[in-house]
Amino acid sequence: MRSVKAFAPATVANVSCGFDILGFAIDAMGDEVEVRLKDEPGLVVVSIKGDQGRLPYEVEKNTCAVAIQAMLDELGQDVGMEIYLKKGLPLGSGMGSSAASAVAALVAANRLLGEPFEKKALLPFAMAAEKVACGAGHADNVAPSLLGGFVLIRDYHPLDVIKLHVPEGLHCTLLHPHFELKTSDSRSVLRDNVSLKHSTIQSGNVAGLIAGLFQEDFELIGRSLRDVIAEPYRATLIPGFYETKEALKSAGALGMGISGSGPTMFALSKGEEKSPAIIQAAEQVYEAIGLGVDAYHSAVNTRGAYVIEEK
Ligand SMILES: Nc1ncnc2c1ncn2[C@@H]1O[C@H](COP(=O)(O)OP(=O)(O)O)[C@@H](O)[C@H]1O
Ligand SMILES: N[C@@H](CCOP(=O)(O)O)C(=O)O
Repeated sequence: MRSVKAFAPATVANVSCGFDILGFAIDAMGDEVEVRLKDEPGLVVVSIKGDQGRLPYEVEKNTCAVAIQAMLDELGQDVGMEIYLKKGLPLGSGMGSSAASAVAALVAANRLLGEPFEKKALLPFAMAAEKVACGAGHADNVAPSLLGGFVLIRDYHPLDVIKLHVPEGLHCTLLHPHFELKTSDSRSVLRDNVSLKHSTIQSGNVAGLIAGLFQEDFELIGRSLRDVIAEPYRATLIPGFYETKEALKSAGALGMGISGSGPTMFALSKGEEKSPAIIQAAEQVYEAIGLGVDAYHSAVNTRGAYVIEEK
């Protein structure tokens, strides 16, 4: 039986100012998916490890199967495949867990089929899986997980995805307080309308962040991590958010924000030297609140998803 195993990295979506349009991949962790061809048509999720028994096996619900099914539908083929998922990412954390599964599954299945799609062309299938996971087919986790680096979704209709420059030495620290926040729930607190004033502030910061990346201007990157659209509503769902923001700035972070829809927070720094102080500052805040916090730090992953093994 032929099989391919692929890895897809965790991601930080939004990057504060770029709600649904910006994201980057990190090296620290990700999901692994093995896909095996089988004789009979149809998809089956055979095993899921690392999820404490919480993820669905139904092919209409698991993002691995939803993504592969969307790809097979586009090809008009009814190929039989078995799916084996190893979760490396905590669920409902804001690190693109549902996206990493979908992307790893697609990269593996695409290779099994002889790569009928180039990498970027897999995106709509991964977005279909995100729609099932959280009700919105946003691409700011799946695009960086697939392609690596910093990615801009300039438009969704039609999809226009642009890889951005990643300055050497840009480092990310992730702080994950011990509770879950479903993306669907933290999308439901957002408002449908944005004022002209806020639209001006937000677009200035998106432009500033992108200019900062290309100019390798770390200070500009840091001061562009400002979000007046989602953060004010979502911060209320994350105890200690504003205290953490203050503490991380004092610890030397260039800037920080909510990773994806939270509760994980990300901080950017120049080099990894500041990471231990950033982690310590967050731990102090959460110790006072009485919540545990897991910390990870990583360079920006520029490779994206890849095949680990084929047999
Ligand atoms: N393979 C998968 N990995 C993670 N979540 C999945 C997967 N398949 C389906 N889901 C569903 O997606 C939802 C989690 O997605 P989401 O809230 O966006 O979390 P995250 O930010 O961690 O991706 C849950 O309802 C979960 O059951
Ligand atoms: N743009 C989305 C990103 C969700 O990221 P996740 O890692 O929390 O799934 C949003 O802000 O809702």
